[in-house]
Amino acid sequence: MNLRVGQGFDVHALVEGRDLIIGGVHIPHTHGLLGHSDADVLLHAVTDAVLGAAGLGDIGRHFPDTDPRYAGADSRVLLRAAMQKVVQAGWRVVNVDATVHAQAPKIGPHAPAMVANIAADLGVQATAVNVKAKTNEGLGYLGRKEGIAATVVVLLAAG
Ligand SMILES: Nc1ccn([C@@H]2O[C@H](COP(=O)(O)O)[C@@H](O)[C@H]2O)c(=O)n1
Ligand SMILES: C[C@@]1(CO)OP(=O)(O)OP(=O)(O)OC[C@H]1O
Repeated sequence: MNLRVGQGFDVHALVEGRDLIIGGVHIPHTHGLLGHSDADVLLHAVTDAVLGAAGLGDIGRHFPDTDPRYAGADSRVLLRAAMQKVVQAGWRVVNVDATVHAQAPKIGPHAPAMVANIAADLGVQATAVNVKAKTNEGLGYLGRKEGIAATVVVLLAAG
């Protein structure tokens, strides 16, 4: 079988006055993520992972943060557009495994909704997607709650 692995990483700053949207889920919180788009750190990492596995570059190449069309963009729309390019290139998703690196808030209760969103946008069953979370044990910029990061691996198969 023709297989390709991809990995994605993203980080956004936590600031007051922004909504917190992770994996397409609006999470009630004191702070939200800062970005040109809706700053959905998890979906950006998933987008980079699928684009990377297909050899199609990265999210910034396809959706530049200098383009006003993407100001405030729904990252689910960007992920679906990226996935269309991946499918056109002849690939389908086998599975996705993701980690959200957040000191707070708790991600676990929202993980099933994130899984459902990502699976729908990638065109796979929910069983093909896994979302985990870790604190940063209070260490560094993540531990100080200055930002939230996400890391993702994806496996693609031909056709
Ligand atoms: N933002 C987070 C962080 C962690 N979790 C859950 O807690 C478990 C323990 O995390 P540690 O960083 O202390 O190892 C982790 O396995 C997650 O289940 C979470 O839901 N949200
Ligand atoms: C999504 C895009 C485009 O609006 O902007 P941001 O929300 O700033 O996100 P980032 O992960 O920094 O880079 C990708 C950008 O091109």
